[in-house]
Amino acid sequence: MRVKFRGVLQREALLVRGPAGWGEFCPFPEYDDAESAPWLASAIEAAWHGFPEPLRTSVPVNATVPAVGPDAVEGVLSRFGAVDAVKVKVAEKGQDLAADVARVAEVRRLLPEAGIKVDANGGWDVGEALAALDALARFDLQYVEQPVPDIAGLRTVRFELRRRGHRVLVAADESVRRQDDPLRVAREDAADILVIKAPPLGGVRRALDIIGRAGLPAVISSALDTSVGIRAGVALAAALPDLPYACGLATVSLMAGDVTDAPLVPHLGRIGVREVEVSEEKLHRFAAAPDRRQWWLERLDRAYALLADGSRESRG
Ligand SMILES: O=C(O)CCC(=O)C1=CC=C[C@@H](O)[C@@H]1C(=O)O
Ligand SMILES: [Mg+2]
Repeated sequence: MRVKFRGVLQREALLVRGPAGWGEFCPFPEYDDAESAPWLASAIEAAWHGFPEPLRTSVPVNATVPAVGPDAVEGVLSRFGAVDAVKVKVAEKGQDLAADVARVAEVRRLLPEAGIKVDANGGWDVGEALAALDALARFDLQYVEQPVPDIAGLRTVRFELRRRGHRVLVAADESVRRQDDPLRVAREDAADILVIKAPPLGGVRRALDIIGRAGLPAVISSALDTSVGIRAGVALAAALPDLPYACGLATVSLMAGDVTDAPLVPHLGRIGVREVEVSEEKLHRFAAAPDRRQWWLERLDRAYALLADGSRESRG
């Protein structure tokens, strides 16, 4: 990474090659095997089955601003080129509301017309979320992503924001992708928008099915993957009948390296739907140390065993 994101400066991924192309298996290192298994299903879909037919040739994307100080905002934004939507990280551990307000204010100053959303990654409680959204209201936010960690809290924040007359919508991210039941948020009326990442939901087709059943607008976002994984997110966004918001798929711009000579980065706020050519030279240059490679291969084996058990069970 060029700057810290999710508290990390280094991202690891395992790439697999199959008859349909490359797939990416990149659950975050702290995820256990059960949580990692759908990420492998997503990699297998990409590499063995390919993607459903796209309904558009490119998808709109937002710039993503990590929890940096206001002085660093312009530099971060410059890596995304011209965009008309920005997602700003807020509620970072060890920072206060004043830091969030200063960061969002700087984005608004630089891009007076942009659609701005904030992502708290569940870092607030209900009272903190409402206080923060009162303070951020003057920046005319589109939506707040995962203001609080739990579904009941999301619902309370959503209803209270409306009662206070705020226009900002509530989006659920972790409450969809880290829940046993990704449809609970929709059933409980706890969000206006779903933020959807293909890998934790088991791939593009499964994500399309969940979005269809949820009946809420979806924003497709990255898992901080290389261009190979981003390709799956682009395929998902391109296959959705409705795509009302810019997607969080421009995160390769936050990275110092990639596995292709032609990264899936935005041009004029959009990423084109196209295949990703993996560079052997880059694979070699960014190859993990032997002990990390072994750790990932063992993780792959365990995730695969869980998927195989699951499909044996569902066949009865
Ligand atoms: O949505 C975006 O603009 C970029 C992607 C992004 O923010 C994330 C990617 C991967 C892990 C997450 O912590 C984070 C998110 O919470 O949405
Ligand atoms: Mg999020």
